[in-house]
Order: sequence, then structure tokens, then C-alpha cells
Amino acid sequence: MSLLTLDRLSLSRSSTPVLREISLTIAPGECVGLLGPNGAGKSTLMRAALGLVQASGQSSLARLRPAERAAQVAWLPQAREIAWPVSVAHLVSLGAMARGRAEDHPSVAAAIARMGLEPFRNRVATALSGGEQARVLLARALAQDTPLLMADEPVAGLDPAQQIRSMRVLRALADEGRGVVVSLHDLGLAARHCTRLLVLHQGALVADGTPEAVLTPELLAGVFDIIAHRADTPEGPSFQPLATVSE
Ligand SMILES: Nc1ncnc2c1ncn2[C@@H]1O[C@H](COP(=O)(O)OP(=O)(O)OP(=O)(O)O)[C@@H](O)[C@H]1O
Repeated sequence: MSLLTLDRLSLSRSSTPVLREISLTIAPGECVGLLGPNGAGKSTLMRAALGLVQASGQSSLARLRPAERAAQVAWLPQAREIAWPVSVAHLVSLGAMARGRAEDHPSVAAAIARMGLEPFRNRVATALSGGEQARVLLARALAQDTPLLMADEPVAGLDPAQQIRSMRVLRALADEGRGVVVSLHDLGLAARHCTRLLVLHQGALVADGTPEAVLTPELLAGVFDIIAHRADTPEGPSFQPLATVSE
């Protein structure tokens, strides 16, 4: 069974290829980290997979009607904008309502609890800090309670503890049998929490496998242009970038 199937997804901007024939499938139980340098095409790949931007090739999600897609996949974009001064509880409930469920559906309380937001539930969402708002928006996506969650840099701007907590939440979803696709820049977080890593480089999928198989010194140099110190800890590997290769 596949939660997402892409077949030769390609897209160009101003005659420059941004996605080059990306084919892959995402299965239940996978927490897939999407890695790549700035501009590699991570956001574009997720948006094209969701049908939010036009691309050639096929995506199993892009051809769904909006209501079907809302029941299949929750999407957390990179831009974190909370426009209305509503309560945290109400904002999270919009996730449930996106798929036609009631504001008090159990998925809403579960999402608030999962993201540790009970102390904030009656606060005005626009008055929260940037990192707190990021957790609220992830909670809204969780409240949609879908088989697949796609999140674009959900831990950017979170403090280290909240990054770990958020990654644990995403991994737990996968361990429960859902699928997760999450773009990240922290190689250690990706290695420790994801079951599988995809690496994009200049719009091409250049690696797809376990963190151990993917995050080699050669790949870090060739794709990310870094020499990194790897430390193996009881929690898993961490990577400390030390120098660039090219200059
Ligand atoms: N509308 C557009 N017009 C021109 N170029 C675009 C457009 N949208 C995206 N691009 C280019 O496509 C490439 C991929 O962008 P994308 O946002 O997918 O990268 P990313 O891997 O998510 O990067 P980051 O890590 O910086 O978020 C970039 O070079 C970007 O400049």
C-alpha cells in the first residue's frame, strides 16, 4: 500500500529545471526526511506532490478532489502565518474541520496534548511567540488526523528541546502506521528520528535509503558542500558541520 506515489514529477521555472523526473512511493510506517541544500527543490517537490503547483508527470495526491485530499494528507507549509486572533484551541480545531469534522472532535484534544499546548489552549494564537505558533500550526495539521502528513521545515526556529519533541511526535505517527514526509536542515535530527532519507540536489533525487546508508562523508561533501564531524551517541548520530569543501 502506498500513501503517495510520484512518477517522473518534473517542473521548470524560467526554463531552469527545479524538479527532474522524481519517482518515489511513501508507505505507511515511514518517517521520511527530505534533505537538500537551499534551493534544492524540497518545498517545490512537496507542493507539486500535493497538486499545489503544476508539474509534469504523476502524483497520486494531485489528482484527488480537495475533500478527498484533505482526508488523505495534512500539509504544513514553510510560511507560518496566523492571520486571525483566535484561540489556540480554535485554530487547532480548524485541522479537524478541514476534513468536515466537528470542532470538538477528539483529534483536536489529542493534537493539543501531543504538542504540549494545554497551557496555551485559551491564549490568542497571534500573541504567541514564533516557536509557540509553529507548534500550534503543527498541532493543527495533526488534528486533521490523516494517513499522511507532509511538513516543510516544521522544526525551524524551535528551541532544541522542542525540536526533539516535535521530531518524536512525527516519528510516533509513523510508528502508529501513518506516513510522514518532513523537510529538514538538521542532519542529526533527520538521522536520529527518520526511518528513511531522501536527498534532493539541484532538483534531482540523488539518494534514497536509511540514514546510515545515505549520510556518508561523500554525500555530505558532494551535495551539501560540507565536511562534518560525526559523533555516534546512545541517541544516534549527530553531525557537526566544520568546514565547506569548495572554499
Ligand atoms: N516561482 C519561481 N520562479 C523562479 N524560481 C523559482 C520559483 N519557485 C521556486 N523557484 C526556484 O526553485 C528552486 C527550488 O526552490 P525550493 O523552494 O523548492 O527549494 P528548497 O529546497 O525548499 O529550499 P530551502 O531549503 O531554501 O527552503 C530554487 O532555486 C528557487 O529559487
